[in-house]
Amino acid sequence: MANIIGSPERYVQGRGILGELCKHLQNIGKAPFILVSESGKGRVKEPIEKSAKEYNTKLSFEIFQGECSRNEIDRLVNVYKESGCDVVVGIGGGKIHDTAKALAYYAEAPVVIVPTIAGTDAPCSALSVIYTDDGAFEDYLFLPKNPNIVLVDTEVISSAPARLLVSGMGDALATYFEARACMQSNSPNFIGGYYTITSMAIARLCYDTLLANGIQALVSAQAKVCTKALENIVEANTYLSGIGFESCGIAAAHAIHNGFTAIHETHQCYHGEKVAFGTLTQLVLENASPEEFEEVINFCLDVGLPTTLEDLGIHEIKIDEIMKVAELACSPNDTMGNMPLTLTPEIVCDAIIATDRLGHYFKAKRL
Ligand SMILES: NC(=O)c1ccc[n+]([C@@H]2O[C@H](COP(=O)([O-])OP(=O)(O)OC[C@H]3O[C@@H](n4cnc5c(N)ncnc54)[C@H](O)[C@@H]3O)[C@@H](O)[C@H]2O)c1
Ligand SMILES: [Zn+2]
Repeated sequence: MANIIGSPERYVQGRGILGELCKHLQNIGKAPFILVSESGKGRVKEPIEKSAKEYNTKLSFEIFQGECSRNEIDRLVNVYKESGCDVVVGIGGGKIHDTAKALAYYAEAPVVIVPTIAGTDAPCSALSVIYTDDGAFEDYLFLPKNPNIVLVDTEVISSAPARLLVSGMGDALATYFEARACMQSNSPNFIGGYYTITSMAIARLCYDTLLANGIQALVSAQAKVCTKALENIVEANTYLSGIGFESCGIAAAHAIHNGFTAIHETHQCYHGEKVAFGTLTQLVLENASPEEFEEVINFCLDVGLPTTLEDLGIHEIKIDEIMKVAELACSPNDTMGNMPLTLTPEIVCDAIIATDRLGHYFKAKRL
């Protein structure tokens, strides 16, 4: 199997860059089909309309119905085909990114992704996560190509809720550790190959950027101001984590996240929040050095990522429920098998409980 790195054709990031959307569209389409939520439309309409005027571009807005489901994708393919548009533009959070990528694939159109939060590493990947209309995970849709352009306006993101930026940091926190596990176990990445030294360096840079800029980015987001630290975290959450996970692969942290989705109490948590706890559990499974574990858990505590089961909404720990999480995490179609260790649900269950205790221990040390 070859070493393969995937990436969007172009990644554009900057303050106020939304006002240049139509300039960046010039080479790929003249009539954008803009998929956006009702509230998102209110946030982005003005700069986009200004840019459309400047570049003589006809805009068509379509309101996203809320879930990246087969029904929603089919509905959008029909609307797109009737619209006379020639490029899909998805503006919003991870669910809109995934829907826009799937729509573009079925409609055989180019696609531009415009995140308005840096809450996941979904924008850059050649992957859509498909759900039922009710929001239950259905399957992964692997796409033949990454988006043509990912365009990120850091001013828009700095005025979004800080918790979503922190959640993005949780998703990005897993990237290096899961990449390292895949490298050690010789597991394939998402694009049918193995890591390259570039993708591994990107994964490491992702982690180093979180440590260097995470706290400053959090306070910037709380103050709704755009600083260099916040811009670096936006790039880490969106680009470094996106290339890192897709081109290196994922392992225990995301498998444990997927297990937690079966526990109703955790539904109040965002994707990256659960992934952060999964990362700590992965380190427990690996028996990582005390220095490394402390560095990661202190980062979580500094920025407010979950370190205990209580933080995930589980107030009463029931061993049979944690065992259910562990069993799901170890299912053959998930990525626990990418760990360089032989793991059983019993071992994973114990590691989750141990992570929770360590979370309490490190929290108590701060009092
Ligand atoms: N395809 C991939 O590679 C990949 C990777 C990671 C996650 N995912 C998927 O991403 C999805 C989760 O994404 P998410 O956490 O972004 O959820 P989401 O798309 O539901 O967005 C979260 C919330 O943020 C709101 N929002 C967006 N921009 C905002 C702004 N500027 N200000 C205020 N609110 C704003 C949205 O309206 C929504 O309520 C899941 O479906 C997950 O499976 C996909
Ligand atoms: Zn993730």
